[in-house]
Amino acid sequence: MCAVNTALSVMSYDYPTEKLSVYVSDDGGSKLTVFAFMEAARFAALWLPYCKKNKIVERCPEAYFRSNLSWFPETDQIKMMYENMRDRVEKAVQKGSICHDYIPNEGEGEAFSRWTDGFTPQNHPPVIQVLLESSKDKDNAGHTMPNLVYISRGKSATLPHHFKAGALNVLLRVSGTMTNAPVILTLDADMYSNDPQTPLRVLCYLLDPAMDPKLGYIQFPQLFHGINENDIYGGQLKLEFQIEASGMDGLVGSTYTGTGCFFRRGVFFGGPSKTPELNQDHLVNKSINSKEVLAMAHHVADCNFEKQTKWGTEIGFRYGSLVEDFYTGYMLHCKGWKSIFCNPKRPAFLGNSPINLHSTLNQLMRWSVGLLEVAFCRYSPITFGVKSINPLTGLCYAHYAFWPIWSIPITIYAFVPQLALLNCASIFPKVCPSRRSLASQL
Ligand SMILES: O=c1ccn([C@@H]2O[C@H](COP(=O)(O)OP(=O)(O)O[C@H]3O[C@H](CO)[C@@H](O)[C@H](O)[C@H]3O)[C@@H](O)[C@H]2O)c(=O)[nH]1
Ligand SMILES: [Mn+2]
Repeated sequence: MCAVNTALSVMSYDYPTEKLSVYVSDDGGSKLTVFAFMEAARFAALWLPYCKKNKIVERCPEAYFRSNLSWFPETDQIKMMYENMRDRVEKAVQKGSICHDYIPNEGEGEAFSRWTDGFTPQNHPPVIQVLLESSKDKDNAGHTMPNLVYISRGKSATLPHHFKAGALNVLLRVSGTMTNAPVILTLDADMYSNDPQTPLRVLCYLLDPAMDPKLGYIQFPQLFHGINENDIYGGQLKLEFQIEASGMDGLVGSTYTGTGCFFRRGVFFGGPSKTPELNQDHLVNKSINSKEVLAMAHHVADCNFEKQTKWGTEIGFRYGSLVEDFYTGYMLHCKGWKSIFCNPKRPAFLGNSPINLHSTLNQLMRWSVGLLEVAFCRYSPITFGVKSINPLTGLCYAHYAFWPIWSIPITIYAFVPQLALLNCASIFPKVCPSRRSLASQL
């Protein structure tokens, strides 16, 4: 349901819906996810006009119904519809299968036939399902709906999938064949839009003629909800996501932090693309549900597509680090692109952060390995970055990349005092009497 809320919150952006397309990537390759998004597509027909008519700012349904919501004549009905949808999805997840009564038409039922017997999350052909098509589907008030497309990229147990970077590159290619919009937002499934005006804010930067044409992306801070007010455990990661990002903004711009970031599509195509359909300027004028477009989309989402191409090295999101966001932003800066850190008063996005020790340790471990992969690769910020971007930004990137090394002095510092105490040893040099009197005088 978290991903459904993410999608609904951006589908209801204050932006012409015929120009808006939401692509959902499901690396788990589950029919339950398709089912959840079919339900979301139906609910969107009610939710979008409700939000727009009543000028609702909180457009993530879960957050809206949880808050002290403003009441309108149709609120109770919408709330009931939302809860019914949530129950159906949660029941299906609990049971692990979808009840036939929940599938209203044959077309939808047919989508599930792609899950054949040999289909596993690690080994399956690509599945792309258009759930809403802007040129055909209308909401309950008769307005156009945005496109909503489900994608589960092809996977093979014998080929590397490159984790999230691999998934993002498939999204980049499939959206290229279907709609090819010049601006792309990447948003994690555990975050949602908290401000429907965000795309307009971004366009102010991108369309400003006075702006540097090298502006490649606009990063919003990662802010989390559900953290106690004073954040006594530092769960907001304020230093990394807000303070340091503002500092780097004074140089060539903030790092890319994986979510809540709007890119110009062009930044991912540093070199000429091999497939003409993926050329960033190509205009798609066929229906996204047409045979040709779907065939091309399936082709570019196949696990064999990237063989012998520059995907992940020179084009698209970069492979080679578990922190693909940090590495991709860094390589874009090395190529000469600039970025902007935009931190509006009302948070543009809100997300979940790990709330127990196990998931925190898991995340820190993943980040540490990923950062060290960048620190010691051939494009290390300390050697390559300081030359390619500028010395100061290179050092900023080095500060992040070598950050896991802090674990060594911190571990020593955590144990030495106790060991010293147990062994009656002093960890500080003895102060001789003359110096002590000097110290006391000082
Ligand atoms: O093989 C994978 C692994 C992850 N994801 C997606 O990646 C997103 C982020 O994963 P999450 O588990 O939320 O990781 P976090 O540690 O919270 O993510 C932070 O760190 C990641 C690595 O640096 C960044 O990509 C994220 O944007 C950033 O929020 C999720 O939406 C996942 O669905 C994939 O699609 N495929
Ligand atoms: Mn996350």
